[in-house]
Amino acid sequence: MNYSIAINQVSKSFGKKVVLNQIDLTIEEGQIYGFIGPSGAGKTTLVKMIVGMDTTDTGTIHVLNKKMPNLGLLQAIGYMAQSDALYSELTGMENLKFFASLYKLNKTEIKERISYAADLVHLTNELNKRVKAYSGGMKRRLSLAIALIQNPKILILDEPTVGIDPELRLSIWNELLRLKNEEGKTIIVTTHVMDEAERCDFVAMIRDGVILTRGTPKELKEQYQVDNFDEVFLKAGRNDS
Ligand SMILES: Nc1ncnc2c1ncn2[C@@H]1O[C@H](COP(=O)(O)OP(=O)(O)OP(=O)(O)O)[C@@H](O)[C@H]1O
Repeated sequence: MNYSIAINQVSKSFGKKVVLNQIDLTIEEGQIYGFIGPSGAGKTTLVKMIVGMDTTDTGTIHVLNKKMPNLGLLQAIGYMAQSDALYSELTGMENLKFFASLYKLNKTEIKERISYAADLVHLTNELNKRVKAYSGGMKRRLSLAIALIQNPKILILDEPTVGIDPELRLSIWNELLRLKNEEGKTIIVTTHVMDEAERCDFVAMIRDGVILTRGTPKELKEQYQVDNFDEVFLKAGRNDS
């Protein structure tokens, strides 16, 4: 079977600390996959290796059947990091234009993509301001717009909705669902927000560098005999202690 993302026996340590321990995970095209787990569990480390920003110690990661890291996949993967990587002296528009220029897009596409992405995150009227004058939430929104700029097949979003108000959070999620349903995008989201985890097709609960459990939100609620996801999270943590 062809997977969008195939993670095979991946381990990673920093110094003596084992941060990920023999992770196996496959993600099919057109799925939204949520990574949840406590702070320090290893989610960001895993995500960075999927994007190709970091390398595994052992094991392999394939994205679109190509072994990572692979520079040829830059256009195919949109990544929103946990900390914003923006040019603060430039305006929002200049940031979007700069990142769009890194990809194979013609002038018309650049214009259309900037307009789409800025509109999605409700920044259209703020694009002429310098980023240093943006609030934390506005910077997150600009980072999300940048992750979408090249119309990537795969979106990897590390806590995309932190600092974003509930109304915009809902519209961003509606758009993620539309991107999945209508455009077949594959999306990975790390989150601490349990109602976001419920919107994913599959969820992997990561703790201490291992996947404690995985499945659809419904399966996990049944497995732990609870009716909301906060309780899944708490019980999964407890059962293993
Ligand atoms: N470059 C690094 N050097 C040393 N240790 C690191 C490095 N990057 C991450 N770590 C450590 O690896 C562990 C996992 O970190 P990671 O950022 O992957 O967790 P996380 O699950 O994403 O947490 P959070 O939910 O807080 O973002 C932590 O103990 C962290 O301190």
